[in-house]
Amino acid sequence: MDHPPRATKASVPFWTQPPDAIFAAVSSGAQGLTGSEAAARLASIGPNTDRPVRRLSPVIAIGQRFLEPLILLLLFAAGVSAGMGDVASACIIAAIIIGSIALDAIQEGRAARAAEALRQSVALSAEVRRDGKFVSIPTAGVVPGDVFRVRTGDVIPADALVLEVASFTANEAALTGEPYPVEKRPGPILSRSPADAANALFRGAIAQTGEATALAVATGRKTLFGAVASVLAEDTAPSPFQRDLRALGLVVARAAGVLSVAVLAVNLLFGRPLIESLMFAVALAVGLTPELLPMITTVTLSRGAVRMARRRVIVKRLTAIHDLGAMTVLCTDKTGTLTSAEIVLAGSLNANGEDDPHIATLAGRCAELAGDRGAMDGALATAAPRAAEGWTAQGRIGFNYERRRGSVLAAQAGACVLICKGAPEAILAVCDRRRAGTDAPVLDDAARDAITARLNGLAAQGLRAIAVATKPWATPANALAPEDEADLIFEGFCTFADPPKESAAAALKRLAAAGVRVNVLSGDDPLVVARIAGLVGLNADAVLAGPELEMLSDEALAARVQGVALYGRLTPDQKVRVVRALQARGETVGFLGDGVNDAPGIRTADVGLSVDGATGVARAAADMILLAPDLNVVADGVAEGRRTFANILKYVRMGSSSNFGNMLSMAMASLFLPFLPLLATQILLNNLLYDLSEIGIPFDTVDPSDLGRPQRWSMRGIVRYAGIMGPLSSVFDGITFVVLLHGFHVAAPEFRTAWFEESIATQILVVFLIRTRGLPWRTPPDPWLLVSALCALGVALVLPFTIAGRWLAFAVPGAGVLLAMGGITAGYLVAAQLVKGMAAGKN
Ligand SMILES: Nc1ncnc2c1ncn2[C@@H]1O[C@H](COP(=O)(O)OP(=O)(O)OP(=O)(O)O)[C@@H](O)[C@H]1O
Ligand SMILES: [Mg+2]
Repeated sequence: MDHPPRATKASVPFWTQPPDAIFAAVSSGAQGLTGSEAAARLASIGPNTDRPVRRLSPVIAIGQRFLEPLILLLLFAAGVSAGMGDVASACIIAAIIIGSIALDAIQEGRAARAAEALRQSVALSAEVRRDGKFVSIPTAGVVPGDVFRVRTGDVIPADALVLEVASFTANEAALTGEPYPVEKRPGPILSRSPADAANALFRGAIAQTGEATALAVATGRKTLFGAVASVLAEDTAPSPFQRDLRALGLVVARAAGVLSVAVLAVNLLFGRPLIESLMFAVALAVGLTPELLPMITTVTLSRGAVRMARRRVIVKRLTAIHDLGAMTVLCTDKTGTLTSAEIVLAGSLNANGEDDPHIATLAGRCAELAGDRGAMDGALATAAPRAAEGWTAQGRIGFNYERRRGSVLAAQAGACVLICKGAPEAILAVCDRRRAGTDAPVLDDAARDAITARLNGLAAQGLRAIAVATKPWATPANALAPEDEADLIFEGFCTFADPPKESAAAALKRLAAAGVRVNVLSGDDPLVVARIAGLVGLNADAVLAGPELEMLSDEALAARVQGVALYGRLTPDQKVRVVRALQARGETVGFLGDGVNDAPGIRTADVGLSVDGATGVARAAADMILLAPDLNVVADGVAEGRRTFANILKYVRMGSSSNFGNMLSMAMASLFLPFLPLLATQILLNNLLYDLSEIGIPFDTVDPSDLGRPQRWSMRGIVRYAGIMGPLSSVFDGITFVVLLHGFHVAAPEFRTAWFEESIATQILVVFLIRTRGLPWRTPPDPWLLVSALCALGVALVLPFTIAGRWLAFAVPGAGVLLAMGGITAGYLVAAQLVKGMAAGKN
């Protein structure tokens, strides 16, 4: 039977065991699993994820809602009504409960499913051998016993035993703390320390160079390091925006609770009937709590995600939509965004600067034997396809972005040579001679200066360069160490053309117009960066280079970043420092990149962006994936993000001001009215209709001015808004009370009906003012919003005149009363229009 892993006993690390024992333990072989075996294992062991995925059945999801405190309170109220013989009230309360829950469930469920499907579409994938063939599957589907293959830039999907390698190194820095890429190869290991486990791969590490095939031994939470520190760790910390919304919800809910209790006390003090007062207090608590707010934001964000997908932006973390809209600085990598990334070899120059194809051959041999798979390596492989024929690698030091160079010990027919390639200054730093035919004279200062001058000339033309150096290797194959990269012979350069994309300049203009500054954070030569940036219209006056940046303290850097838009020769860590410095200046920072060297920056930024074809690490770190590597897509995404956020803001503004206003009004009413201002059922109905009226908001259009600059969440802004708009609505409620009681001398049922109408009309109609900064008719609302708002209003207005109205204890108000209510509503709307600008502030 198929009951595999628990591959190893915890006390015996798998890498110390013989391969056969491991194959037996995971009941698999070098051929991997069949599709059906894998499916069975997946079902019994669970997905290769860190948290068990809980997919609630709709029944349970709805069931859970019934357990929310407010709903429980309402159910209790319905029970009390029924017990008292007031069957009508009980039925109405029940209907309202069911209505609200259904509305919630349907909206939330559909939107969340759509957003989740999109997220899945960009999930990390792994190449596993199933039924004898390598296929690409979502990483979550990898099971113990699978044989998988990883290449440069991939995230390792499971703890695994190495079966085969081609120049493979892995970056385990986040897991073991080992800063250099570690070489992996099959073979026995005795040490129990994972840091020495050269025959094992660990989930969450990064494939740095080459290619490896390995047998998955443990997946998901059974892995050694889990995802804690690795790129797989999901960012579950709430964004400031979510945190504030939750805090806001809590504050309002508490205030509503306190108010309800106070109102109950007052009512009882005034000798009003107990049950009715109790029900009123409960309904008040329900009505005043912005219980829909969390749901609404998720729904709006999910809808936003769906719309962004149409613009080729796939959202992995929903709240990043807000962060994208709030972004003030976009940091981007150069290659692939500003340039096309279709890099071709432009020249092959020897140490004297003469054309010499041998340099490209050396570089190509080094790339091939080292397992480098970068864009420039691809160009070398195309230009010198047979460079490594007949050569084998006796040792290697994997390329990494801190050192910017990598080496192989290349052997042919017993003779050995060390070949080192990398960024020119990184290579020149370890050269002391230069190639001149068969000689290797000393690399003196004059020669260095000449080489540097040549290099600068190439860079000024926008040509990227890598340098190649060699060293004869006499002692056969003792292990190669970083110290061996010394006393090298400088061989020459390979240059690459990587011209800017045609669309880049226009896209940069769009971003600038939208209030987003673009900074280029590159590992490339500052001169190349300046040249490309100049071509696409960025300010190319100043480039801050990595070595100079290294000298600056965090504070000094924070002062510098304001005036600099271009960075060259940055290491991955320095990219992170620049992001942090910008954040310290109060900027909301986006980071767009595709390489292993961009992943830390992507992770640190407020909104991390990557592209579809990027390395696994970069994609894993990103909050959003662009389906096309184009800054225009970013600009589209920014607009969509701002629109989504503006619509959420409409809800929050509507909700917070109307709830706050209603609280004041209810407090006032309880103190000064001789009867309950509304019956419990009427409050609940009011609440339900109001919620219904807002259904169209996620679809709504947005003021151009809201799209034209970064939109950032501000809790203070919300409090200010509620603090002005809330009391304003209470003033008009107060006028309503006075007019009804002292002008028309109405009785309780008619009073309640009239106030119900006034209250719902003001609450619903004000959305048409809140949704825009200027005059409401200047930017017409989306038809959906118009329909949802007017339908809800229509129902509310007609209800008292129907049979249902009698059930709800409404009375038909007189024409004079109706006219007065209409007048008060109109007055309120005019007043709201006049003060809304002040309430919104600059924000
Ligand atoms: N495969 C490689 N072989 C040799 N040198 C390399 C290789 N990849 C990168 N380098 C060197 O390291 C430097 C930094 O790498 P790279 O330019 O890819 O960084 P980056 O920040 O991604 O740059 P970009 O902004 O152009 O994408 C390069 O300019 C080059 O000199
Ligand atoms: Mg890059």
